[in-house]
Amino acid sequence: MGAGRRMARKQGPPEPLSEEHFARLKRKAGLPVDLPQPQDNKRRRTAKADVKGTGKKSSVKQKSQVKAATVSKPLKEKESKASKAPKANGKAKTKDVIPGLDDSSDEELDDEFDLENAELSDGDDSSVPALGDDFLGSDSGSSVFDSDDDEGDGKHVFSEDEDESDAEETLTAANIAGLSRKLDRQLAEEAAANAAELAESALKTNIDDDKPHILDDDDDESGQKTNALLAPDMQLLRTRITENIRVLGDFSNLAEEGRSRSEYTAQLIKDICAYYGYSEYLALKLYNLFTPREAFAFFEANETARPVVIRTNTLRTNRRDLSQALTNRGVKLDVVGKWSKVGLQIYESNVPLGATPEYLAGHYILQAASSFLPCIALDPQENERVLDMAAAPGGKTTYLAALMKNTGVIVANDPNKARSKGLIGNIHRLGARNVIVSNYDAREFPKPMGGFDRVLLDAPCSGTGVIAKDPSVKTNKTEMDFMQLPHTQKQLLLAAIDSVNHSSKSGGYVVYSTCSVTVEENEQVVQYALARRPNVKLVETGLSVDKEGLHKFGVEGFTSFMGKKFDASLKLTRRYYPHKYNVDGFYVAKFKKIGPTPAKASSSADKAAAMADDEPVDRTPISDVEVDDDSGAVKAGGAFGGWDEEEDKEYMEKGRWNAMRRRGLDPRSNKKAAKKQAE
Ligand SMILES: C[S@@+](CC[C@H](N)C(=O)[O-])C[C@H]1O[C@@H](n2cnc3c(N)ncnc32)[C@H](O)[C@@H]1O
Repeated sequence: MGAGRRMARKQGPPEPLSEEHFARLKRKAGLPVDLPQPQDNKRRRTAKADVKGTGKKSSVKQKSQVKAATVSKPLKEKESKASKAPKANGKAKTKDVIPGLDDSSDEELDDEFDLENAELSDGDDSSVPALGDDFLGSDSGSSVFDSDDDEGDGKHVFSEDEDESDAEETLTAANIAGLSRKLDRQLAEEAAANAAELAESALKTNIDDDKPHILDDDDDESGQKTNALLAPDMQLLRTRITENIRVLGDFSNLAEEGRSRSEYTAQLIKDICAYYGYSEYLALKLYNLFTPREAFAFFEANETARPVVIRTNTLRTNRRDLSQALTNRGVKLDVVGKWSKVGLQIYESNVPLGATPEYLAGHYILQAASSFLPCIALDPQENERVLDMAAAPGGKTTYLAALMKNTGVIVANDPNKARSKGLIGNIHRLGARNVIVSNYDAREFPKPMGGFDRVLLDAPCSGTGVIAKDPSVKTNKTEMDFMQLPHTQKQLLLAAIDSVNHSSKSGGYVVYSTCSVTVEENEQVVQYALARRPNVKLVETGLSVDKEGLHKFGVEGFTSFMGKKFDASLKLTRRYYPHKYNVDGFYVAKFKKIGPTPAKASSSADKAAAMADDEPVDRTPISDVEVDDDSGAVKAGGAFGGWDEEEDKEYMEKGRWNAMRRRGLDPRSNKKAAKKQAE
């Protein structure tokens, strides 16, 4: 890692691409480059001036005013101040660094999404050099974004956590600075200034003549065809996106006569695809989650990396000692936020964070901040039995072990053996001694084991919350993925619920999480589980920014979405967005199991329904199968020789009864179905 590397930048307003970037794109496209002169931040310019000399017709009306980046200057000042924040003597100031942790700062952020202002300032990411290789290499097989895994099940395995290889990947992302109280104050001042400016621009746009011209004229077909063949003018696109969002935000005043909202939206989606590189399918899906303005902030946030965060491993050290040790090595850091007692955000480091003596000694793990959330929500207690259903590479497993102070038992399961190597590596390095690793397809639970006090299902997902980490998601997720993934997630969630002991004295909880923001993978999955398992209810996740739990952290889950109605309790689930909290996009839901799973609910019919559109799987128990060597025919009873029903009846009944109870099922509720299920 190069000296003085800046590693984190506060997620403020959407950051524009640099002029140099546009110039490069223009050169590539064989268009004349017209680098703008240095300008006053407040100066306004017309869209026509931007395309002067390109010979291209601007689809943005000449009179439309595009304000220069009033946000960027104060932001840069903040950044440079923030990067100096940790003191040279190594005593990191303990300040919150994730914005938006309280309502007031949310509003500030909202104000910061100043579309017009976001247009012309310089981004500086490119100035930050990439991390060099550290000793760990990346052959552990535990790369977090291994959507190319050999195993089919490993296709969607997004994790926001860091294992060894992923650590490097995150560190290459350049961010600077975090939040400080001083910055908060500046932010508030700036938000007020922006609000005033917005009001001023809103006033201006009330003038009839100021309606931006965004949609192509009907008689402009030839022009459209020619433009489609040219490389897109990025600056023009951006201007049109921001202008379009302004129109959609005040449609009655700003839309051109005779034009519909859907025409503007269709143009916006097209432009978003061209500008950010999304497939139209995904762009629309993500766009629909937000207001146009917030969608823009979301797409922008996906263009910048989230801050590098490490989690203190309290099995080996404490946060104060760790920050001291790292500060002595020249690492500039700060606490992550009031909601975490173990997170540290790294601003700058002269040493490879994946190879410090502290790292090797297991004092910390590189782990995305949002990845802490499901563990905090699960809240495992000492001496409990906990199942981590999809555990590799183990960021959450090892956090659970630390929360349980290495007591009780954690079954860390993951069917992907390559990823399990990373899981086992992390378990050893971090000194988690209460963990057993298994490799089941978790849909099989509770068959192999059940009766857990708590279950964490950090489900395989599409990764739409971590696009900043893996931009390939922008184009490689298809409609099929958003059908198959939720299907698997539903099956896994039912298995998670059935694996919990409802009468656990200390627990009886299930936490479901994904690093995706789509409704199909989150609210719809939870809604399905509520419908199929009346013996569970949603409860508060317990994620708040203060000890008293007064200020909730995260946006409420949807209770309705695009015509679909969900249970009102879905608002207890939490959504986390990169543009709002500067963390990876994430979703967390917490269930309490309030009664045994009715045998009917987990009957073969239920399973068959869930499996209906699954690929065919041979579910014949291996021990029951014997193949005739000569004919190849399968013989009933198999090599084991079958059971002597009469003799074993009593033992089998007893075993079945105990097995049902261990799985959290009521053997009395429906003996026949229960019997069938136990088989
Ligand atoms: C989001 S990652 C888990 C990250 C992990 N919880 C952590 O914190 O490090 C999802 C995991 O689900 C696993 N997976 C995929 N299909 C599965 C299945 N049917 N049963 C259990 N795990 C599965 C993948 O191998 C992948 O490791």
